[in-house]
Amino acid sequence: MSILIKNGYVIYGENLDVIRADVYIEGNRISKVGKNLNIGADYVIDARGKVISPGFINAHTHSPMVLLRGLADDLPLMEWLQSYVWPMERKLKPEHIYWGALLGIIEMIKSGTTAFVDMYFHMEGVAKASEEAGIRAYLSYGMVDLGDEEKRNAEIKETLKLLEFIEKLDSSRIEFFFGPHAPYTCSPELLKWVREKADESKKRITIHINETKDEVKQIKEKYGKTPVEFLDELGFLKSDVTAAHGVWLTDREIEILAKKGVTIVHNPASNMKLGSGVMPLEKLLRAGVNIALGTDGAASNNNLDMIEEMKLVSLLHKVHNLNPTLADARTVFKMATQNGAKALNLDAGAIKEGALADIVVIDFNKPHLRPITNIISHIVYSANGNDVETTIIDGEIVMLDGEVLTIDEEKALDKVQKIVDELR
Ligand SMILES: CSC[C@H]1O[C@@H](n2cnc3c(O)ncnc32)[C@H](O)[C@@H]1O
Ligand SMILES: [Zn+2]
Repeated sequence: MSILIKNGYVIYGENLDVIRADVYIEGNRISKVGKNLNIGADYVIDARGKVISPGFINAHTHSPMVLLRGLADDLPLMEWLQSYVWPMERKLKPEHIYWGALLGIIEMIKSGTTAFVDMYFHMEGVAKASEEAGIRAYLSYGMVDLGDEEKRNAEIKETLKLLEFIEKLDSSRIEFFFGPHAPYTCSPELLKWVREKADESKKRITIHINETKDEVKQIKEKYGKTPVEFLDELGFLKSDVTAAHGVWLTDREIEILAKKGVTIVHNPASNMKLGSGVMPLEKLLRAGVNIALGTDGAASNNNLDMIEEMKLVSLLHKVHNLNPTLADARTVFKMATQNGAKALNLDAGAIKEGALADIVVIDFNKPHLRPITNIISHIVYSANGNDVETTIIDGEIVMLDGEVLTIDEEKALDKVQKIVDELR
């Protein structure tokens, strides 16, 4: 299959140069970017007045949590999890997870996300939904043992089951991640097991760290050190670790994260909504830590729109530091694209010849996106996910002119409504 996208404003390369050009895709890769490409293609997209952008990478979410959207708002993390989220999650069956993930994936595709990192349970359903929808997915089973050996063995079994399932699926778009939930829910034994298995299998790891003040206090009381020091002393931290949140970090912890090449995923909406705090973004960037961007789950955000997330990062750090020069549009655009790709070791996140064709077309023929002047600024500060018109993943058109081609969207909406009506 070949696709020619014509006459667009292309956000080109890692430097985000905006050029008027065509983009030619052959198979699953970008083959040529240039003016007036005179090449025959199976499919031609007219991008006049539109922007051809790298797809967004949601580096931390829990896609089936769309089922819990609106379940409990205006609460701090622990009360939200313990009193509302976990009791509801105990009721979720594999079929619920499949439909929830499908709805979450439709939402992501429609708002320009081409790859996501997920942590949840009954993940076989998330893999199936991702495969059907055509999105790129990095899937982990969220392990929680709370120091209990029997529970630990059960969690290990579930993780290995998912690993085997994904290996057998043998999809070019779906990969396995290890997913220990957090240092406050996982024992040192479990974290050490994850590190050993990750080294052995060459698979990557995702985890929550330093999200709230309380959790940091809990780890300090239990182990006599901060969470990052604790993980480091276990030998857990390496460049294959993608850690969500990183809100409450000491200077020493930032130094360790930078030295070990850990990626931190910033989730500003979730951190603001749960009142968790403000991540020290400037310090992390200055230390050279790779910062990607995520939405977290739809129950703490409450959507999966990466374009909205970019605006939130920028505004949050400007107001928190009383400094409008911080978290500028180009920096946050890179967080949502190329930094995410770096965390996944994925040859995407920028439009250039040879890269994977994970591309979105954003329609600028709209009042709130005119005049066309500073395109990156418009995407970050003026646009939202609804402005994404076409989504191409791995060289396949999964959404065209706002319509998802791979999934029956209406059926997914109805099915999720029925499930949630029954569960609640
Ligand atoms: C065990 S599967 C993943 C687990 O994580 C929970 N979760 C959702 N959002 C957050 C968050 O911000 N911090 C910590 N844990 C979170 C989710 O509900 C699942 O139980
Ligand atoms: Zn999370």
